[in-house]
Amino acid sequence: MSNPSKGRFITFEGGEGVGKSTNIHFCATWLRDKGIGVITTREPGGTPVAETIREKLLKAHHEEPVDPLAELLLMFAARAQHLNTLILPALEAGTWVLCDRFTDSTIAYQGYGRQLPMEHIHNLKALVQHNLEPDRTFLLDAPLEVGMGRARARADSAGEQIDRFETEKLAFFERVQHGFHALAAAEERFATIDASRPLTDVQQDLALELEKLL
Ligand SMILES: Nc1ncnc2c1ncn2[C@@H]1O[C@H](COP(=O)(O)OP(=O)(O)OP(=O)(O)O)[C@@H](O)[C@H]1O
Ligand SMILES: Cc1cn([C@H]2C[C@H](O)[C@@H](COP(=O)(O)O)O2)c(=O)[nH]c1=O
Repeated sequence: MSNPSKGRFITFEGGEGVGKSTNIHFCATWLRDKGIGVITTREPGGTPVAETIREKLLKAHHEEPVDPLAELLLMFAARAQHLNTLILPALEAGTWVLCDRFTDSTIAYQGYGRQLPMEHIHNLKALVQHNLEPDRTFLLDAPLEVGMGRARARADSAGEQIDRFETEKLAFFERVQHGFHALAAAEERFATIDASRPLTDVQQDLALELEKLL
């Protein structure tokens, strides 16, 4: 299951509130203006069934803590559904897929953050993805306090509650961020973008990166 087609698979990664959703919309518009067929999607989620798994994963369960292994398995259950019913058919049809988080988030959050064995994650990754990898991954990188501050301000202005992951302690997010940095250093498909700058600067860099993929 390597990326079989003309459609490009681009993922957006990073911690909470760094600007993934905002910049996926920017990139989709930029590509559509060039006449390219694009869908935007997210993980966990992206299809009706996978979105029901997302709801369970993000909701705070005060009555019963979520077991970390169950969390990992649910991430990959949602991913199998998403990949097989939305991502792969779109790529096979030549559509570009822009995805808000993918397996790098599992490595960062469940591997580095929760400290689950990497071997489990790599086995599940092989089972679900075979050898499919994103063509390009944009790591939007900002100091934790910048991302968290933006996420909190967004939740306040929308009158939303923070989700179960956002209630984790600082040490958890430090491990997650370290995980993203380690992945970006190890894999050539990553482009790291300094997301602490004004949006216009971030988007100028993204446009330059997209240009290289045309
Ligand atoms: N470079 C930037 N400068 C200032 N504000 C920004 C920047 N990028 C995004 N924002 C704002 O920060 C908030 C969080 O952005 P966004 O929702 O895109 O982040 P996200 O990474 O998708 O967040 P999450 O992981 O929590 O879903 C939004 O209110 C957005 O408008
Ligand atoms: C794909 C994926 C996601 N997560 C976590 C990371 C975030 O806290 C939430 C998703 O919400 P957001 O709106 O994208 O911030 O889920 C994870 O722990 N593992 C994963 O594989």
